[in-house]
Amino acid sequence: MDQDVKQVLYTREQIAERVAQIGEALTQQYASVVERGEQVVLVSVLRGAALFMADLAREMDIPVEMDYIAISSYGSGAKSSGVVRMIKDVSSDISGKHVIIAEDILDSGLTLSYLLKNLASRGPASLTVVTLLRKQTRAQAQVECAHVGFECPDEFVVGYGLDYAERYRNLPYIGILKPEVYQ
Ligand SMILES: O=P(O)(O)OC[C@H]1O[C@H](OP(=O)(O)OP(=O)(O)O)[C@H](O)[C@@H]1O
Ligand SMILES: Nc1nc2[nH]cnc2c(=O)[nH]1
Repeated sequence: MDQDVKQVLYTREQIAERVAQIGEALTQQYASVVERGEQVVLVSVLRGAALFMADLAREMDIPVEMDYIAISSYGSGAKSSGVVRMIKDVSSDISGKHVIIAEDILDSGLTLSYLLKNLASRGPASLTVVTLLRKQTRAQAQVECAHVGFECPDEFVVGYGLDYAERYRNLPYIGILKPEVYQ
């Protein structure tokens, strides 16, 4: 798989360090909520963010529920179809809980703005977005994030959960895919 990557953007070590920092910040941020006996739920946006949430949860020193939602707008290509579809809903009731959405990448913002609207309608105590990567240049929908791992260049990236046509998700680093692979 390495031969299809034009440039490594974030190494395994850099990702681990940043995820640990975000986990620590979230631990502090939600400490009082947990002390009050309220529930915190991490919601991962499948499939890309599964790896990020698994690592993030282990860097958080507070009890958290883990849940999963599946959304798709990219199909098997490198461009958003513009149509966001929910494929799988969360398994538990989120009303009254503090929801932290863990996303792998914020690109056009279509996925997260759809998700925020959808989850907000269920009455969570709070709703926060944490994204590992953010591409700012192409943002179409404004989405506020509590934490951003890395500001990412406007290139198609793969690895650490991010795929192209279901490949490359298991690369331990994040890199720019060679355009000839998807053009
Ligand atoms: O800000 P946007 O332009 O909406 O893009 C971000 C979304 O695109 C990718 O999902 P994808 O639809 O490829 O599904 P996947 O997570 O299963 O790979 C990624 O995992 C984000 O969820
Ligand atoms: N794999 C991958 N999925 C995306 N979804 C939105 N932007 C990207 C990207 O750069 N890479």
